[in-house]
Amino acid sequence: MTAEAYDYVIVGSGAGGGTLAARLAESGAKVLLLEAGGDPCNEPADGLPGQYRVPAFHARASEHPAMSWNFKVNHYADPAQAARDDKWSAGGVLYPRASLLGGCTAHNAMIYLAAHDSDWDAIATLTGDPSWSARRMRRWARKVEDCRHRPVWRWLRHLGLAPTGHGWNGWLRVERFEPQDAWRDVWMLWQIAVAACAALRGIGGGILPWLRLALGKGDPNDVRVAGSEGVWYTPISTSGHHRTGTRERLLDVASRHPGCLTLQLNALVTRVLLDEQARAVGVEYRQGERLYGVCARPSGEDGVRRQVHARKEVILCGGAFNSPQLLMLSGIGPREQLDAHGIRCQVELPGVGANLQDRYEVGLIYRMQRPWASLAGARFAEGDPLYRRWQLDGSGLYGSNGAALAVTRRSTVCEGDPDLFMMAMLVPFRGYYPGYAEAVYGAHDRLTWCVLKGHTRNRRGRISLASADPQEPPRIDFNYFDEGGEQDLQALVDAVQMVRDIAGPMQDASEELPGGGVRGEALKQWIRDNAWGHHASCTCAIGPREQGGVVDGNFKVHGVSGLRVVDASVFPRIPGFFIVSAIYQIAEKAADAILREPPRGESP
Ligand SMILES: Cc1cc2nc3c(=O)[nH]c(=O)nc-3n(C[C@H](O)[C@H](O)[C@H](O)COP(=O)(O)OP(=O)(O)OC[C@H]3O[C@@H](n4cnc5c(N)ncnc54)[C@H](O)[C@@H]3O)c2cc1C
Repeated sequence: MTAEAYDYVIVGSGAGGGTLAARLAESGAKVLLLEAGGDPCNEPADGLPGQYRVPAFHARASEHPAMSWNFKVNHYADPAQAARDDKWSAGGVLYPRASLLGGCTAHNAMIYLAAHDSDWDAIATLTGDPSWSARRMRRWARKVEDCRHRPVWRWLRHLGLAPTGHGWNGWLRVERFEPQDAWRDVWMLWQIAVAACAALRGIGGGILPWLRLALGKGDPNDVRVAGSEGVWYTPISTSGHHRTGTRERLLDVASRHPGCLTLQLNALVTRVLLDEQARAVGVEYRQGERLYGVCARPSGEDGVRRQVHARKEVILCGGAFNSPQLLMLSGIGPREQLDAHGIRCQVELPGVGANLQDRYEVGLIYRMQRPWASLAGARFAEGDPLYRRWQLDGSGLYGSNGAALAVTRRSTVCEGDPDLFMMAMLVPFRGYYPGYAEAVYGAHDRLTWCVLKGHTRNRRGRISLASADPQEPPRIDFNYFDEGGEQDLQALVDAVQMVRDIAGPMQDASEELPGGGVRGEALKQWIRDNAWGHHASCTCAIGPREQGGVVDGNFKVHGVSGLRVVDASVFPRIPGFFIVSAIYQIAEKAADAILREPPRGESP
């Protein structure tokens, strides 16, 4: 065990861990952040730093070998059904994750969309803790957000006018892309306007959707209109149209509070150290580059074994696949699984790894009658004309993540908030498979309507140990459509029809995927065969232990003291349409809960 002592040892620097570590260190605590990946983003090699910084290059970022953990996952238990997906190959379907300073915030598509109020209120009901209510959770959202896409309201706040609910002084800049160049592509703007009008007409309700659009100006996070059916732009976390996330936050705090925040990179944590009273006293880790088996370029080495002590707490923020794996490797989890791998069960907690959830996504791809003029010359690489434009002041299409328009709707089986998110992108995209970024950037005459099914009903997914070797990934089974499958399939069928209604009036947009003739049962089968997700969550869920919960409403792992989980895995149900803003929010809440904790030995 190293002689150095830290108050908190945090594992993982992504949306959860980065946010939490920065806030604790800013408050004067001594924090050690252990991150399995490095910080390759500023090294000018292999397309970096461009692939990291330029918003439009995010697909390349997600395949960059210096950043990628390429998990293979099972969508279905039935191998025949699994193999019907042409994204499937031996071992499963690619599920990209990032392993570097910043975690998945370093390669994601940066979309910053608030969760639904009902997501928070449900946790308040589950825990009986009103601090989880949507109204009270807004405080944490405001600590995160520095909203730059509502300039008028940004200014009016100085006069005490703040009806939009945005945060203006947080650490994460949120912008919308500046479409100056897009005005040159009148045809594209016309297509988008036609689609927006068709979408608004499809919502029904007469002029109501138009009024909401006028009031909220298309901002999906404006609390006056958020959570309704409508047509939106997609706010993204960029600073001056450069990607920003927990990496920037951590580097900033580490430079301002060098004695408080220590960033230990290339450190793969292998287990939590528990004493005989089931108290977390530290962690064991292996120091070395690319030690984990799903690294794009694994080193094949074992690394140097080290231990570090935590004076107060250990907090796991490894994400929905790795936090449950780490708990199980530490002897906390379902007894039969631990026994099967020869791991001594220290705390029996059957919920660890269960309840894995995700969205279902499908992509409808249209071939346009001509290439998008605004993409002329785009190679999606440093040095091309659009890159030079972006370099000047961040403007032009490279300042965007490619999303031109978003629509939210309720399906016919919706039980509350809108459950469908449909996003038009100026590139072809049909999910993740090795080399998918080349396909995304290779065609300039496609439009994809990417559909995300929110509030999916399936909780039958599971993470389980494949091996007791901490350098090997766990087994990941989503068991798509096993629970509530018919309803979720119907919702996706509704979404496909809605997209067809929206795209119908567009000029010469011909449906390439799935193809206009695919309807009824064939369409359902196509959805089964093609659906994917990328918001894995809920594998260490908040909730009572006897109901499968792993952590309590203060993120404390049941049955262990000094140990919390703060990342995508703690949600009991997958929130909203996009998850990262909700993770930032819970991490701010967790920091508050941790700092309020009375010193050891004192009762609250
Ligand atoms: C391609 C892609 C695009 C996405 N786009 C969006 C989007 O636009 N909007 C949105 O809301 N969401 C998006 N997401 C999802 C979102 O980014 C993630 O859900 C979110 O970042 C998860 O946060 P987290 O804190 O749970 O984990 P992560 O951000 O994954 O961070 C976990 C970190 O922990 C580290 N780690 C794991 N295990 C260990 C260990 N044993 N030892 C040390 N370190 C460890 C990892 O290296 C990683 O850095 C996207 C995801 C992908 C894959």
